Amino acid sequence: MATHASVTNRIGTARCGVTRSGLRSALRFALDAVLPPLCPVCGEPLTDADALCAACWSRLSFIARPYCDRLGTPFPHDAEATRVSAAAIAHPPAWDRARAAVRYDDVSRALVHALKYADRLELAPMMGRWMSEAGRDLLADADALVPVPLHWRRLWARRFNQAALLATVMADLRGMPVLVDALKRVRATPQQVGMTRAERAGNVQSAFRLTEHGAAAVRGRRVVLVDDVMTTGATAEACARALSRAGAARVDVIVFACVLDATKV
Ligand SMILES: O=C(O)c1cc(=O)[nH]c(=O)n1[C@@H]1O[C@H](COP(=O)(O)O)[C@@H](O)[C@H]1O
Repeated sequence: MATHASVTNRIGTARCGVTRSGLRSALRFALDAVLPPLCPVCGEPLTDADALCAACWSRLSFIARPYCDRLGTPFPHDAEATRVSAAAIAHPPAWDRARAAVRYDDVSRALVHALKYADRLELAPMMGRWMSEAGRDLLADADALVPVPLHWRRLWARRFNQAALLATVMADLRGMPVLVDALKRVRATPQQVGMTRAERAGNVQSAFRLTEHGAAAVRGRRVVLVDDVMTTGATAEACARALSRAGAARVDVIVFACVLDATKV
């Protein structure tokens, strides 16, 4: 099993393409001694090696059984015997099973935004570990992980793909391959924030394609699609369709956070 340090080093390598993680770790150590890292949610100084303070951790809403096997959305307590929700039966998703570590709320939103907009890459091992736990049954019988890709222009601006970082953490923990370049975002879709459900679906329609080597790598294999957030499911739906068309034997989905009232999106 990979240590926290080795996972962090791999993230540094994945992000920069060259191994500068040793120097970065030394600088980070020196900087932490002078300026202790802050909790990404409340902004209070962190007193130990954790990436999140205990108070904010306790406010996270982890998703636990019983939940819909297809959508990963929790059931009310009295629905223990039901396996698939009415929503999944009415509108079956293009994927087989989905799991989310936490409910998307103020706390998880702060984590997601700190990771992808504020370069808090040290959050990825913690978030990826929770995803790996949430998706334990999916990962147990999967062959490879496939991150949702960014368009090359956004990747160039951000310098890393948060979904690829999270997939790399899970892959290290489970000893599985990550097919980083299997899927390609062929249209530069605007950010989804503020869009309605229909707009989101239109926004990502035909936006994803398998690369040539990606298509060969997923054919006949059971893959797990990885993303940071699922809101309406439009992105996961478009990616799952592309993967299935390319011949993937099964497509499951693991996200860090799931919006549970997407009717309001
Ligand atoms: O980058 C985005 O488009 C984005 C911005 C944002 O504020 N929140 C957000 O969830 N997203 C992305 O939108 C996708 C989830 O939205 P749905 O496609 O509606 O499920 C994921 O790929 C997110 O990374």
